[in-house]
Amino acid sequence: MQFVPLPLSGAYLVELTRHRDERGFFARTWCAREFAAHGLNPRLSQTSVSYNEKRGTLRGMHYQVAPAEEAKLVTCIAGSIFDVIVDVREGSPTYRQWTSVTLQSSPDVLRGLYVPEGFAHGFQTLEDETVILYQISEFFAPETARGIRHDDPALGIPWPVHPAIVAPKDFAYPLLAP
Ligand SMILES: Cc1cn([C@H]2C[C@H](O)[C@@H](COP(=O)(O)OP(=O)(O)O[C@H]3O[C@@H](C)C(=O)[C@@H](O)[C@H]3O)O2)c(=O)[nH]c1=O
Repeated sequence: MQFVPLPLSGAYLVELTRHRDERGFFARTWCAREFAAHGLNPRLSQTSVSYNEKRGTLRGMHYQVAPAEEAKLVTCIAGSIFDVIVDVREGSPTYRQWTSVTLQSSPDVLRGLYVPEGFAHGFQTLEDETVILYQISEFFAPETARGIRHDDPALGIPWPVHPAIVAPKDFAYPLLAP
């Protein structure tokens, strides 16, 4: 695994090492020891998957607050996504800043986005039949789940596919406080 720091402190692109042979490849998608050695949260409480039928599907922007703040590794295991995190830690020097990466599943590239605690996360699919794997430090806690609007004009995130397919509940979130 290679840990490539992103512009927002604590966030990483995790390049998964592919062991190739004539059958294809094998790659470790989580390693508590390597995470701890690089200062990432090594706790793994749950693994979840989301299947997205259509290109343009947009989920987010979601995060969890204390006492169930979560860190997670987001990996695209089929298709591809435009993946975004926003720093929602009030008082952080990068509060309200966002960054994006493209995640994809191909024989040549396999990488994950490490989303630290205190960051909202969302993505838009760039292809039909896109599958996302989450490896999450905390258990799901609906009472501490929060969200912000993916289309907050103050953030101005350039979602690439129009129109986006968005669940009504994701339109109900507030704008991020100034
Ligand atoms: C997130 C989550 C949902 N659920 C349930 C609740 C609900 O009935 C159903 C669908 O949940 P949601 O609509 O919240 O799913 P979704 O909108 O895909 O939520 C996900 O969005 C992306 C952007 C993330 O970063 C994830 O951490 C997660 O928040 O699954 C769980 O059982 N465990 C979980 O960890």
